[in-house]
Amino acid sequence: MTQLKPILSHLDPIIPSSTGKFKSPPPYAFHRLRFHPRLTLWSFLFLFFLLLFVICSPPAASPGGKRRSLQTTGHSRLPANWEAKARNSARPVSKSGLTVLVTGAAGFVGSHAALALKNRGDGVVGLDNFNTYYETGLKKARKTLLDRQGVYIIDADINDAVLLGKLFEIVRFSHVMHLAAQAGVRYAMQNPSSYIHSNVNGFVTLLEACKNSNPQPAIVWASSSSVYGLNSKVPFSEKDRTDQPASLYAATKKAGEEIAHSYNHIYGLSITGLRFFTVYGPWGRPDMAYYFFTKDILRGKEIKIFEGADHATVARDFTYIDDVVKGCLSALDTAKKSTGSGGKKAGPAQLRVYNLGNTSPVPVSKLVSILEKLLKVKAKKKLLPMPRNGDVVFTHANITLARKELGYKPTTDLETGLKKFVKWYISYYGSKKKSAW
Ligand SMILES: O=C(O)[C@H]1O[C@H](OP(=O)(O)OP(=O)(O)OC[C@H]2O[C@@H](n3ccc(=O)[nH]c3=O)[C@H](O)[C@@H]2O)[C@H](O)[C@@H](O)[C@H]1O
Repeated sequence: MTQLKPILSHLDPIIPSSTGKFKSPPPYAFHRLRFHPRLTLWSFLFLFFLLLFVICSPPAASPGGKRRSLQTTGHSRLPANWEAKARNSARPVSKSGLTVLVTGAAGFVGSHAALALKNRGDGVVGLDNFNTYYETGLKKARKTLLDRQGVYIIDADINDAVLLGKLFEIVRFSHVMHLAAQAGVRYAMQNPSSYIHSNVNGFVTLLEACKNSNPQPAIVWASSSSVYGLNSKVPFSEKDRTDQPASLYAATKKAGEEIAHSYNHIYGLSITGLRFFTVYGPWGRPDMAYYFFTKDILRGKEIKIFEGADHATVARDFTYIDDVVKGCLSALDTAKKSTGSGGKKAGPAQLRVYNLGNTSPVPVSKLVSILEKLLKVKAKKKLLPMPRNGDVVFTHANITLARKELGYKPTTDLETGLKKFVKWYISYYGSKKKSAW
């Protein structure tokens, strides 16, 4: 479509907008152009200079001699020096430091994880497509923060196989922290294909790049508590059934877990899936309830609180961002190496799944009363039966396995975590006079 545009605009003056309006040029004009001696001379001169210009121009596609140009594959938005920036950013401070690609680095969990890795001396390269699912200003602000700490974020999509191939060629990543995804349970009903695009196609494209790369990195990626779906056995254990997703979002995360299994089985990729439980905190996601409740309470706008059947309490195992990031880092640190190379498996590789929750579910009504207290504003609440939008009534993580194998130990209760969120929210929107999503 974009390629057609210039062609069509060029043709615009001669293509009639409606039939019957097109006027052919008079034939005599053509003759005049062809045989007038002065015009012929000017035409020759014009052609001569055009030829000279073409011969003398440097080849546009290869600034670095044998460097492969990415211009033709849609990467014109990348700066010319993106490769050098990626190489610099990837360099760990210490010799034992990891070299990590963080996808979704301008996102909520991605930006926190990238910073934590950088702060402890690992080399980090970010990747993010800065899509407009929620305010891009927030994503750009996170990018600025990371820039200041020396983490470079490549502005590209995980579906861009050519770029990923090139990136894995120039940086030997030891690990990939894959956090890029189409998030949100309810939005899946509005834009289902975006979930397939990012969470299925994008994941496969990334795994292909990992599998082809030499050495193959170990992968840690974000699955979701939503895979438990209609499972009613609580607390949710990794051994419980996950074949009843309640939303397309959940289905794509479950698909991701199965895709991970096949790449582990065929290619020897070391893969760890982390089932996050409603992660919240500063620099969070504006599409999540705690975030837009804060915005709406401050504006005096009514908020809707969902109830289960027969007024059953809806509750979530809200998990604070710092606890989740610690879980991510220990998953990276305990990940064994992939066994394959160049697309061939050499032996069995590690395949793991862990719950990263807080193990203390809190009713959504309690979340609201904590926010009211912190904001010192009474919320205008409306209780509603939970719409059929993919939501589940209750989540509760059993974290025995993560505690045992990752040393994962969440320490932040909801009130403490929300206090930090509210403080950040007021300083971010207050000082910059921005309006939240
Ligand atoms: O653990 C996950 O894997 C997922 O966590 C998050 O999903 P959820 O747990 O659904 O969080 P969130 O939307 O904040 O709703 C919180 C509560 O508020 C209730 N809720 C919501 C909206 C509303 O208007 N009223 C309301 O009561 C609602 O019914 C719910 O009980 C991530 O968004 C998702 O990307 C994924 O990571």
